[in-house]
Amino acid sequence: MAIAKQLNRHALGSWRDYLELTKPKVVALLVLTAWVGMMLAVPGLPDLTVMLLATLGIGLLSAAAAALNHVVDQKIDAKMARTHSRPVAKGRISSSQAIAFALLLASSGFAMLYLGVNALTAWLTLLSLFGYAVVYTMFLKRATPQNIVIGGLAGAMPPLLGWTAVTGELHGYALLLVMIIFTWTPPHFWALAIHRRDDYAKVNMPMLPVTHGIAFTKSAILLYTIMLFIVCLLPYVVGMTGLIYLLGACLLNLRFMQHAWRLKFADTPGQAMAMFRFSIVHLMVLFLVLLLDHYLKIAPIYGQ
Ligand code: HEM
Ligand SMILES: CC(C)=CCC/C(C)=C/CC/C(C)=C/COP(=O)(O)OP(=O)(O)O
Repeated sequence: MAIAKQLNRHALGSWRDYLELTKPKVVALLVLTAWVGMMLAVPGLPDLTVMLLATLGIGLLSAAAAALNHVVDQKIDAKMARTHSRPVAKGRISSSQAIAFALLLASSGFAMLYLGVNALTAWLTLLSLFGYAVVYTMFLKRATPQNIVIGGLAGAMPPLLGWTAVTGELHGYALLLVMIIFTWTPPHFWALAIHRRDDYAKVNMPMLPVTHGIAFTKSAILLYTIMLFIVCLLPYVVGMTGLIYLLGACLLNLRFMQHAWRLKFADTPGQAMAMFRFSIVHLMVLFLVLLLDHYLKIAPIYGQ
């Protein structure tokens, strides 16, 4: 019995490896941004069944996209220090097992969205999967240092997906939330890419610090944090959010810009990774503040 279990584990890989394939922490943050999209779309609480199915559907399709990324990137993952022990790169899960797993997640996620939420959300979420797993991972990532800028659109989609799940239609407010994540992605990723520059150079990935150097990347990061600050003001300017959001967004973005400033003008060995770690806190807290603002809304000072 014990031997059979052991063999089975070897043949199929362990549940931990399958969990790792789904990039669970990234998916958790993606789902949080989708929830905020759902809750901001209507004044009270959205229908709980729709919320549950949309959360599962968006989460499952994102997880499937992440698993496909592991398959496509297995050769470069095996060579980079940060990723060399990933399940497919190490051979603990075969490509066909990972693809079968991704197809299972994707088809069940799509079915939940299509049958239980609405067709618009189902197709847009599938398009995001395609954008990340195919357009970004297979082509853009290997083609241009603008890879993550363009590819970032797929990861920025969840608030819009949440919004359409609840309302069945697109809305300018949801696009503002997409713009926030879209502008946040370059400083998020390039801070890490500065730290991992040599890894990316080794596998010939044209990431910005490899193609344009570290000094140029630091300037780009600083400019993006300034743009992000401006984009984060838009929800307040158009009357979508109130003063709680304005205050939270200003504090978070000032801190993010301080990280970028330090990275550019007063760099220390741990600064790039400190900025990368803060980027995750920044986005998570920003979206929680959007929620708080929505439910305790203090009207914009100039009224609506
Ligand atoms: C094209 C867009 C993006 C790129 C290239 C990118 C890149 C990365 C990379 C390379 C890591 C791995 C860091 C490591 O292994 O130490 C990472 C971590 C992370 N990313 Fe992104 N990211 C993108 C978009 C996003 C989006 C849209 C979100 C969420 C809304 C997100 C959330 C996270 C989180 C939570 C982590 C930490 C994961 C962990 O600690 O295991 N990322 N990102
Ligand atoms: C359906 C939907 C919303 C899809 C979006 C899916 C998704 C997982 C987006 C996050 C983007 C991300 C983690 C990029 C890193 O890829 P990388 O290959 O540059 O990083 P790696 O080297 O760590 O794999």
